[in-house]
Amino acid sequence: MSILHPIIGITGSSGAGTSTAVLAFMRMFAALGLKGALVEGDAFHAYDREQLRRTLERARIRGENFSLFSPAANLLERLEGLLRDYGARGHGISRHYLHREDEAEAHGQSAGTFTAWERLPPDTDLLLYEGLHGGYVGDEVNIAAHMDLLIGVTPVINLEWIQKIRRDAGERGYDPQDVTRTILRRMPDYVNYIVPQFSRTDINFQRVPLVDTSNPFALREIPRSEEILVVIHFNEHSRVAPDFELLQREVPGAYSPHHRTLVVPGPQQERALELIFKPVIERLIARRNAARSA
Ligand SMILES: Nc1ncnc2c1ncn2[C@@H]1O[C@H](COP(=O)(O)OP(=O)(O)OP(=O)(O)O)[C@@H](O)[C@H]1O
Ligand SMILES: O=C(CO)[C@H](O)[C@H](O)COP(=O)(O)O
Repeated sequence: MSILHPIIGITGSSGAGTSTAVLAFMRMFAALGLKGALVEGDAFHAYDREQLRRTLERARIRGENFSLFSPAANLLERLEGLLRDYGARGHGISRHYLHREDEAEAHGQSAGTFTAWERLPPDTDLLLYEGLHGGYVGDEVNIAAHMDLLIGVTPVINLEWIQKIRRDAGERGYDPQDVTRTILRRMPDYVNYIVPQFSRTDINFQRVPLVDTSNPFALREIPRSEEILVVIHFNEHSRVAPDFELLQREVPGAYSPHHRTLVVPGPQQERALELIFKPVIERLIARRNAARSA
């Protein structure tokens, strides 16, 4: 945690929608005149796509379970070092993982490889982390401890799988059967390492479809936002104190079925995000400004 250089984390599984949530945060930063440094969790995978393929094959032969959800498959100490550096001095070193052919081509590289490590842009107001391990806590590493605000993006799992299969097949060149096998292989690590993070977040966003998704492996279309409700839950230790009255007044169709939970219709998700997070971001920046001028 850092008063001078605040850090916001968005954590969620593969295909959950963390990259999509980043876009909403970037729009909020722009509206508030703030410059954010984006750090992608995928940059801290320990293996590129080819190395991972070979590592998975070795694990299969040995009868071991292995996946990118595991802390062992990621450079989490290096990620923690970056968060520590940013919190102390407002800079740090990261890179990008090039998932798609078009983004890889733009770098003159192959898809499934990393760019070189490089410094984050200078003079940013805050850091936004997006990835698999924003709320991870282990014996050696504590990523969650560096977050001034931690958000979980966790659609109900059928929807998450539909999103992942569609995205991986549509944008990353995978066969849907292979994506299904990846989902199955990752399941123990999903339960052990991804799910516990949602108890450490300040707020979780859980999109719930209102249409039939009972066989996500046969469905290829993501339900439309009109066919979705968003369950926004403030964990007991949340650093964000929600004003449920204001939210219900300002967000059409919002209601509160539980004293820590707000439900909003899918099309109102961004409106709810703005009402909840803009004041939080403003407070982080006001606190930073006060510390700077003290
Ligand atoms: N709120 C949303 N409404 C509609 N579609 C969404 C939403 N969030 C995510 N999706 C869709 O789900 C797919 C996966 O989303 P996204 O790329 O944001 O996931 P991710 O969590 O960043 O995954 P990864 O970490 O594997 O890159 C995308 O096709 C995206 O368009
Ligand atoms: O877990 C993931 C994202 O968080 C991806 O599956 C991981 O980054 C590997 O990507 P690709 O399949 O494009 O090589």
